[in-house]
Amino acid sequence: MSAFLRVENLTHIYPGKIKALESINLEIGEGEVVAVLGRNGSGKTTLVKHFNGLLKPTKGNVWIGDMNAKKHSVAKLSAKVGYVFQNSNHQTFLPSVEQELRYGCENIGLDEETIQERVERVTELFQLEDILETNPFDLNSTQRKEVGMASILAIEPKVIVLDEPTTGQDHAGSERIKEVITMLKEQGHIVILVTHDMQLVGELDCRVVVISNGKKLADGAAREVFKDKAMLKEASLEPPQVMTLAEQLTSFGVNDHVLTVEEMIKEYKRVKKLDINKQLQTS
Ligand SMILES: Nc1ncnc2c1ncn2[C@@H]1O[C@H](COP(=O)(O)OP(=O)(O)OP(=O)(O)O)[C@@H](O)[C@H]1O
Repeated sequence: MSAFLRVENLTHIYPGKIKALESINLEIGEGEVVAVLGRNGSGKTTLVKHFNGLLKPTKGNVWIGDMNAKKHSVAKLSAKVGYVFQNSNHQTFLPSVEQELRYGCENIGLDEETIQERVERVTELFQLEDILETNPFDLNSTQRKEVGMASILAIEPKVIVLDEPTTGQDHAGSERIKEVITMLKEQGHIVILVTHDMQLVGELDCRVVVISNGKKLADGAAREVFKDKAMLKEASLEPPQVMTLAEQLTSFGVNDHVLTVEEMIKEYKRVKKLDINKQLQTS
């Protein structure tokens, strides 16, 4: 069976002959979390905007299930692909949180009972009970981002694109976003992140796609891709700091297959134990 999201030879040229993407091929299956990485202006946003039809290919095709994104409107595609903008102000425009949460569901023509069920579910998920009557513009940036995300999740799209989800989030907000991404993965959704947050990518331990000058430079598990120093340099990317730390400590017996702080602590304890055992044997 072919992957749910397929990008075939995608090229995008903006007016003024700006070639933002060149011959990109990509297949993403159900339950995959994929981080799209690259320096500013590399083409990440241009790529993901093709997934819900915000941009149409200059050449090539994007398939969402059996729908060719070129041939369908954003309204039609939004039932399958939800796009959570980096700046929540671009997404929230109604006078109350509850109206925001209902909006997408109403747009795709769901009946009242289903709308209420879904609004309740996302309200609980993001703990929005106390702010349902509040105007989104009176919320802090963490809450506003969560409302933006909740309103998209209420539509229950198969694919969810998160543009810089942790930017402007406090610690609790970032943790909740990570939990929600993990939950969505378990439910079989496809989550696509555009991000510069390498710690998040490390903690999600996900697949990464690296874009540089509109071309796909790498595609694979974060743990493997982040070891390719020449590629990272070409893309102007740095791996998660903890990975660099582990690499610097390999001469002390630390395994450089570390991606998160938790893994680093485990590795430290393992090396320390080995060291103590060695001391005991020689004493
Ligand atoms: N509407 C537009 N018209 C013309 N050129 C554009 C337009 N949008 C983006 N570009 C150009 O296309 C290229 C890719 O831009 P894009 O926004 O996709 O990059 P990005 O990797 O998402 O960058 P960032 O990390 O800064 O968001 C850049 O050269 C950019 O200047």
